[in-house]
Amino acid sequence: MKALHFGAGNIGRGFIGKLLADAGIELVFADVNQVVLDALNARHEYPVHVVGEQAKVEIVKGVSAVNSTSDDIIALVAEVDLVTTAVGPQILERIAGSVAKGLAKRHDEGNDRPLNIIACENMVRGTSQLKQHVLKALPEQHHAWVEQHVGFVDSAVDRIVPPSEAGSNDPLEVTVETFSEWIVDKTQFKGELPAIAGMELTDNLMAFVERKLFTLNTGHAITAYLGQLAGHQTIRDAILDDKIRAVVKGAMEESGAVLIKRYGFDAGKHAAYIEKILGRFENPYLKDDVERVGRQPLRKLSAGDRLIKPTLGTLEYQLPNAHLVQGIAAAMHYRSAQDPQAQELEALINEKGPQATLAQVSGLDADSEVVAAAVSAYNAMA
Ligand SMILES: NC(=O)C1=CN([C@@H]2O[C@H](COP(=O)(O)OP(=O)(O)OC[C@H]3O[C@@H](n4cnc5c(N)ncnc54)[C@H](O)[C@@H]3O)[C@@H](O)[C@H]2O)C=CC1
Ligand SMILES: O=P(O)(O)OC[C@H]1O[C@](O)(CO)[C@@H](O)[C@@H]1O
Repeated sequence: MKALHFGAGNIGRGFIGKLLADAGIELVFADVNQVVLDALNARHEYPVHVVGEQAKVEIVKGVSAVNSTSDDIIALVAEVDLVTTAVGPQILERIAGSVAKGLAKRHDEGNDRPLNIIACENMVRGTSQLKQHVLKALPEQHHAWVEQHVGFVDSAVDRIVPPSEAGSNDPLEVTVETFSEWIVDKTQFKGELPAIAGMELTDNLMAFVERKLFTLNTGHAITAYLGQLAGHQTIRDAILDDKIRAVVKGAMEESGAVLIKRYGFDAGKHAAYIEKILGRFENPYLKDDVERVGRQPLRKLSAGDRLIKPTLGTLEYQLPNAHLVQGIAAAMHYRSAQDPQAQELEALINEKGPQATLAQVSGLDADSEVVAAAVSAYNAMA
């Protein structure tokens, strides 16, 4: 089996690429970072530091790399059995053009072997969104063939992989937590279901996607935003701050109440899931900056993402949301010199004020109670 993985970054090298290579799959990374590409092609292996009580270094072997903007991609998409991505939601549209060209070539060459494509991003049904971008770029005459031979498989991906410590000179080295979970929608595959250790198949993906995104990511983002406001540099320092922990836990519980209503999760098991996540945020072996976890606040404040979507759920089921609202307010205070979205958010607030900005970014009604509550929390935090 051969796979092409877009994005040789933290989750690409530290989780999905590692898991594929460990399963004996011939793996080619596609990226735009020339330093990483050159190092992968010079060494064909890299170290993954798995940190926890029993730390170990595992070497991922037999990998190579191509530039994602080169025509190599087209030939690879025409040839491989699996395409995966971990590039960030905003990049999916950019890679869709060459994926479409590769699919057209595959069709033209008569390669009817099933191909499955799995986006591993923090998004609800990210692969389905990638599919729309690909179909838009693909000439009509290939659409029916693609529907028949190409599986666009949605997934949920969970492993905390911050950038490696600044002390390391190795551009390939990556540090990961022990925990990992990759869940894919088995109803969307073409051909035989793959048996890859570490890839779990489900026919109930939405429950897993929302459980992960609206618990771990909701809590993580609020830890980051409140952490930055309180002057903490890392997620660990922030979550060890009792005041922040109470809001984060409260927000995960509020979001959890929505998930329990919607998906019928067992309340006791969900409470244990939240406790386990709080422990993962505290991980003493990972240095995870609040600035990484808070990155791209406009995306994180959008209607379908980790802050607003659970809040909309509380409104739907008439459940409490005071802690989620605190999280939304803290997100509006997020600042980062490295992050264009943080600057755009700040400029919007300066120009239009917090009420109109929140309504615009989140899609919430500017005159709603929830926006009023968030604005009042925002002003109190200032
Ligand atoms: N790091 C983590 O702990 C987790 C991240 N995720 C998700 O995984 C995705 C990737 O996140 P990270 O690995 O943290 O980011 P990252 O920034 O470390 O990696 C992204 C990689 O994509 C590459 N890239 C950018 N444009 C590209 C293009 N046009 N073609 C190919 N590669 C391109 C970048 O050079 C970089 O190597 C995001 O959607 C994130 O939300 C999900 C779960 C965990
Ligand atoms: O990768 P994003 O969507 O910017 O968000 C950062 C989040 O993703 C993760 O890196 C992995 O789920 C978390 O550590 C964090 O909640």
